[in-house]
Amino acid sequence: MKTLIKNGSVYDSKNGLAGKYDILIEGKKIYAIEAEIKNQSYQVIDAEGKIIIPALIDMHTHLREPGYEEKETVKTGSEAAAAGGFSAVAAMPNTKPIADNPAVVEHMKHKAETAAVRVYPIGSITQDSKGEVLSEIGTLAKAGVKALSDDGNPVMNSEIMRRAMEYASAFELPIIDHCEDENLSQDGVMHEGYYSTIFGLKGIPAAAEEIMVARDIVLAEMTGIHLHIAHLSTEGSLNLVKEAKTRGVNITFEVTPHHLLLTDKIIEDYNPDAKVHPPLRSKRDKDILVKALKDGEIDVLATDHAPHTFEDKLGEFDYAAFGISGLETALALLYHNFIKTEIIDWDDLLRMYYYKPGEIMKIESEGLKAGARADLLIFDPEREWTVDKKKFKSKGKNTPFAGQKLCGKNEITFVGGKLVYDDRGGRNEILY
Ligand SMILES: NC(=O)N[C@@H](CC(=O)O)C(=O)O
Ligand SMILES: [Zn+2]
Ligand SMILES: [Zn+2]
Repeated sequence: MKTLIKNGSVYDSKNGLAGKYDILIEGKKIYAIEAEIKNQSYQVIDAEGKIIIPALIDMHTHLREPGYEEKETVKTGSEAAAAGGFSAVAAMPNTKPIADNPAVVEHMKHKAETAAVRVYPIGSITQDSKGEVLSEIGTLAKAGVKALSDDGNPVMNSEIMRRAMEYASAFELPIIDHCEDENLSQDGVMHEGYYSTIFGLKGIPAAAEEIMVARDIVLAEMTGIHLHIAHLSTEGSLNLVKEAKTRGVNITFEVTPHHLLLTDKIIEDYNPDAKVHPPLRSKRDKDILVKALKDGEIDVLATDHAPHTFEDKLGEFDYAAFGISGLETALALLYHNFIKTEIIDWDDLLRMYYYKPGEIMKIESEGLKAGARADLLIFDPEREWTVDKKKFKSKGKNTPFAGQKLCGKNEITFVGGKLVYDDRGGRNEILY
């Protein structure tokens, strides 16, 4: 069956698209994109007034399966991704057991076969992500991991990180680095600064992140690997990465929507849903990240979707789990705050949230063109809605954006030619 999407405003400058086009989908692929395609009894979707772009790729999600199915599963996480406008996500290895061996990776790949979006596994750098003994990186590479990371835990031992980089480079895998010096972060629960003092909470200094960014830049330079910094959150980290780039170090970094939008002040009501690693930083850090966004300096946007149960987040701020459930708010937050306000445009978004993640993980990301896989989203820029965690497909309802009024929402997601998410008229349906 062929589906014809008519009259949408299509953005994908890499494929020379900016303006009104009709898109014809046949099977898994885009069959044609033309100024006008006549309807020959195709199934028609009217996209008048809507935006059409390639569906996004989130290279930092936690799907929790196996082991923490009460927080999320590949099914629920992939449905959340489809609802959020993603066609693919990369799953971090901090499951139980940790994805430090091919069996766990194969399990993930098996689950992914029936998921709403494509799921790419990331293998752990060290066994059990303990930072002590390297995982069998060769066998993980063979099993098909797209990157290596001990995300959630830092690799504290520099010698181990050096060897990991050497192995990773032999298999051409990037290392995604959760930068945190545990001796500095200790049992901190929020950013260390004015507000941690006022609120009486233990702080995590910016230096805990920056020291590890600096160390791993040095090691990346020494080993020549591709280093990707996860959830970069401070001015100092940004400066270190920018300086390393000028020296030709093979380094990229990602920033999350929450670090671009929220600051440590929000902790004033002790909402555990705002507790996250790295912590929400100072206004200065946030403003500098937004400036980097505007100046085109950010390589990648990623959610760090970290779903937790209500119970994990219950109780005192000190004891709540770290993490924010982000897949279902990311695109709308970025549109509402940065595209609508003309800080970035749709092509900037695609660079950071589609092309670059595709390039880093070496996965299909051809964009919108005849013959390419039909992965696209239809976005309603006028639609006003309120973030309602009860409507999340994710099991993780832990969002600090609950109740926020936003303008603009993903309405339809196609993955491999299949309409997997349909929110026309607010139906919020997963179909696959
Ligand atoms: N970001 C978080 O606060 N939590 C992540 C781990 C991580 O990304 O470091 C998690 O797995 O819950
Ligand atoms: Zn992390
Ligand atoms: Zn993470």
